[in-house]
Amino acid sequence: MSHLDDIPSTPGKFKMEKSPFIHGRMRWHWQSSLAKFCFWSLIFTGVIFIFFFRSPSSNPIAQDPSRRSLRTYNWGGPVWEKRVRSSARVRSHNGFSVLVTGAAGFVGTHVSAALKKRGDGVLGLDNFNDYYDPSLKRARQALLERSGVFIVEGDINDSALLRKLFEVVAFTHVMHLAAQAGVRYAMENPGSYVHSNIAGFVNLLEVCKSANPQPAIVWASSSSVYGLNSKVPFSERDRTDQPASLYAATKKAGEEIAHSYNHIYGLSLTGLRFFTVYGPWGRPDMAYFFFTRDILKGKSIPIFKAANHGTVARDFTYIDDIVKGCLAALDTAKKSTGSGGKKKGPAQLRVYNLGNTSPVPVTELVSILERLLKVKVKRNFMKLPLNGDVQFTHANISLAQRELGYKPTTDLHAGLKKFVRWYLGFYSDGKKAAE
Ligand SMILES: O=C(O)[C@H]1O[C@H](OP(=O)(O)OP(=O)(O)OC[C@H]2O[C@@H](n3ccc(=O)[nH]c3=O)[C@H](O)[C@@H]2O)[C@H](O)[C@@H](O)[C@@H]1O
Repeated sequence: MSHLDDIPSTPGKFKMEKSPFIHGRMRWHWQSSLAKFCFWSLIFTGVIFIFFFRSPSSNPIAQDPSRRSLRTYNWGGPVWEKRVRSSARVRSHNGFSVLVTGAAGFVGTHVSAALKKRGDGVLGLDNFNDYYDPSLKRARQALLERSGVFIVEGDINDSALLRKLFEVVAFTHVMHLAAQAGVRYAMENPGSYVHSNIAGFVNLLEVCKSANPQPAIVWASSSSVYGLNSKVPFSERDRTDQPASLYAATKKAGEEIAHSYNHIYGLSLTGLRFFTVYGPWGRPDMAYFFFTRDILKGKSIPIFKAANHGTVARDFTYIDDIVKGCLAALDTAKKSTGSGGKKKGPAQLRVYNLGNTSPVPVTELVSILERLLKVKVKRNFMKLPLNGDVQFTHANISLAQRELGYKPTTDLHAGLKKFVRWYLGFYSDGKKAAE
């Protein structure tokens, strides 16, 4: 009940009127004050309403995108709890119960679907922010819903929500994929990287360390942590103390934060350094995705070239290979050793490269798309901007091969073929168009 419900609609009906102690004149004065109070309360409430809900430009959360996930979400109640429980219910012998953060994201959707398919219980969590077209996230959500995965709408910074989820379900694992992604956007909106990749991660770890039992956590780091490292291929033993972007710095910070929570609380933690993941249901902010959109629109394609005409290349890794790596990391994760916020013994702490181990120049990426889309591309070569991009990535995957049995099998041509088929199907009906 709102506090407005306590105020009678007609001041004359107010009980105090019957009091023998109130003189008529005083009563009139009191009633008129009450009427004024009601009047100004209504005006005030109206102004507040317009300020916060009707005018996007004056809403501080809408104005500051780093805080957009602080909007309130509806969660809780018996029906909601039932959906949470049912989605997280394990349906196979010795299956896991996994909380997947960022489940409406690109990698999150694929990993959730794969876990569900093999009988694990999966509960998604996502804040559905508008970093890129939220309707694509909604479409992924609909896809997961059809396979029985419920995505709770909420933010990893919401401790009350996270605690509630752990109260309802004793998750054995957390697959933490919620993050502010994208290398170049960090110069536009640095706060969103700190909010999601640092504050949000710490908040999640705080709840995990206090949970009983503590889950094992596998989470998404990034190839960008290698930054200015020039030793190739990048090995987990190489230095990662020269990030070239704030995005990379927040992912590197995540790795250090993981170390401290492992050390203090006995949380089992595995960081996966993804190398430029691509494929169907991908992210529209990534080059292969918006190149496809723009080639089809006949726009020219900006291709970055390094100084001295050096090649810019990426170790593009297909989503299905990444999913296999994620599942293998969950399968080989040892249990956390702490309970109730106290460490009981040393716990597992791992970091793996998940790449394709065959870098491809961006010029070649464009040529493959040109052939697949059958559209002549207008190329616009430009200098690699100083916005966090590195010239080259190349994963050494021998550690993941040895310990996770990770073995990528899809080359860029085969993977892009699948992506283009999906893209043309998804955006074919004329109603949806990639923005
Ligand atoms: O693997 C990683 O660590 C990172 O991979 C990608 O980052 P990036 O490799 O920069 O992927 P894209 O933004 O898709 O760029 C791919 C390549 O295209 C180039 N590019 C990008 C944009 C453009 O307009 N022109 C252009 O030539 C970039 O320099 C880069 O070499 C993701 O966006 C990050 O979230 C992720 O962490």
